[in-house]
This record gives sequence, C-alpha cells and structure tokens, in this order.
Amino acid sequence: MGELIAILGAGKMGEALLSGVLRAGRRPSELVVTARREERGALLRERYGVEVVTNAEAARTARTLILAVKPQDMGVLLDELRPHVTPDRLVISMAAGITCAFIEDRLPDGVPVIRVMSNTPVLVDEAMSVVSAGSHAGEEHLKIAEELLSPVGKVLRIPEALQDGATALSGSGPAYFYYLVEAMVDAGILLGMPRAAALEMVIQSAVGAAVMLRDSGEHPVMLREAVTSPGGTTIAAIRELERHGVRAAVIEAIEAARNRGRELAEG
Ligand SMILES: NC(=O)C1=CN([C@@H]2O[C@H](COP(=O)(O)OP(=O)(O)OC[C@H]3O[C@@H](n4cnc5c(N)ncnc54)[C@H](OP(=O)(O)O)[C@@H]3O)[C@@H](O)[C@H]2O)C=CC1
Ligand SMILES: O=C(O)[C@@H]1CCC=N1
Repeated sequence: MGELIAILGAGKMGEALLSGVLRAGRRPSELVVTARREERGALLRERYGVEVVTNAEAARTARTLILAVKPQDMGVLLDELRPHVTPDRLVISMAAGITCAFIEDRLPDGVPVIRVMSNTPVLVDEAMSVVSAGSHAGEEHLKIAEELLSPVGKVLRIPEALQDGATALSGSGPAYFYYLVEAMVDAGILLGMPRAAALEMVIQSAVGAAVMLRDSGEHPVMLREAVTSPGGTTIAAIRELERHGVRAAVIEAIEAARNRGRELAEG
C-alpha cells in the first residue's frame, strides 16, 4: 500500500492542496486524485502529472484519504468508500460542517478520522488550517495531517466543538477581506479615482496592514490607534463605521456562518 495519498473530489480546495503538497517536495507518483467529471480528471493529470483513479481504487490503494468534496456530496462519497476502507488508513476531511462522527458512522468501525478546516491561501502557502481528531484518531494521525498541511501555511489543533466557529472565522475569512477590499475600491470610485489606481492603493494598504499585523507583535487596537490622529481623517471614518454598526454586523455575520456550518451535515 505504501504511503500513497489520495485526494478525493479534487476541486478548488483539493487542487490547491495538491499543488501545495507537490510544491513541498512530494512526487506526483506519491499522490492520486479522483474527480466526478472526466474532463476535470484529465485537466489534473495534465497539470500535475498525477494519476486519476476511481474513489474505490483510491480507497483500496492509498494510506491517507483526503476528502475534498462539498458537504452535500459527502454521504454519497462515503457510501462508495465504505466497502474498501480499513482501520489501517487515515481519512482526512476538509468539508465544512461535516463532523468526524458523521464520517465514522458511515465507515467501518475503527477508521481514524481527522477533520480539517483550511482556506484558499493554501494556493500561496499562507493557509490557516485547523485540525481536530475523531474518536479513533490519535497523536500519530494528527501528526500526519499537520505534516501535510504545514508546508502550505499555519496549522493549529483545536477541539472539534470549535470547528464550525473556525470555518466561519478562518475558512471563510479570506472572503470577508476581499469583500472589504471591493467596498473600499467602490469608495475610491466615488471619490473619482481611476479603478486600477484605487485597486492598487487598497491592495497595498491591505498587504501592508497584514504584514504589520503578523510581524509587529502589536495588538490590532494599537496599530489602528497609531493611524488615528486626534481631530484627523481616520476618526471621521471610524465614526461612520460605528454609526452603521459595522462591528456588530461582522460579529453577527460570522455567527451566521458558524450556524450555517452546523446545518450542513444535515444536508
Ligand atoms: N472554497 C473554500 O474556500 C473552502 C472550502 N472548504 C471545503 O472544501 C470542500 C470543497 O470545496 P471546494 O473545493 O470549494 O468545492 P469544489 O466544488 O470546487 O470541489 C469539490 C469537487 O468534488 C467533486 N466531486 C463531488 N462528488 C464527487 C465524487 N463522488 N467523487 C469524486 N469527485 C466528486 C466535484 O465535482 P464537480 O466538479 O463535478 O462538481 C468538485 O470538483 C467543501 O467541503 C468545502 O466545505 C474548506 C475551506 C475553504
Ligand atoms: O463557503 C463555504 O461553505 C466554504 C467553507 C469555508 C469556506 N468556504
């Protein structure tokens, strides 16, 4: 069986992880992928030189099975895998909302399951991934998941009870920042900036702020205070953000994402 890794349902996240694992030095022969559509499989084979197999074949041959289908497709996939998976394999799920128990209930008894929530910056080796162990998974399984994910970003262990919260915070997190960038560019347009110039100003401000957040060791409040001059321009903007309840909207939006995650396992 070797140490073959299979990515089942290699769509956006599966492909992102595949490319990251290859960048980290694994050979294409150490990986196989599965796809629902033939042309998707052909594209992955051509782009990465990996073999495309059926789900059943992946389950029979790979030591680690990474499930990267949508939560809604997980039940069907697990039904396909059940006859072929044995407890000497490791199943890693990347799906939002799907609990380890949901997977354990649909596979033979004793199969170790790790639940992961990552995010699209996997593509640039800046992912935030959080991992939790199911009831048959232990330290050695968490280590395998961490070893796979750490070349493509940061990895944190969390209790599974916090996974839906992490999905809302860091899984979806990049989307909130892109949304803010869109809104700021719109503001630039309103102020008469050319679109390309507005986009460049906003993106570079976002990159600068992100690097300072990561590297300065300062709390975000301190960094914002340093920008906010007494009687100046920034406080005029902050007053409007507060008046429109942006902080409360962010808190409620992320709570809604957490709640949606809880619904997803129900189909
Ligand atoms: N996008 C994101 O930012 C994040 C997504 N996730 C999670 O990752 C998972 C994948 O999301 P994402 O990559 O966006 O979705 P995609 O739809 O891009 O990828 C899922 C892929 O699985 C394929 N598929 C579905 N059923 C099967 C099957 N039975 N056998 C083989 N392949 C199958 C789909 O085929 P087809 O192309 O025909 O639909 C598709 O290519 C989800 O569970 C999501 O919750 C987690 C973190 C972030
Ligand atoms: O929107 C979603 O459901 C997925 C999970 C986290 C990010 N994208």
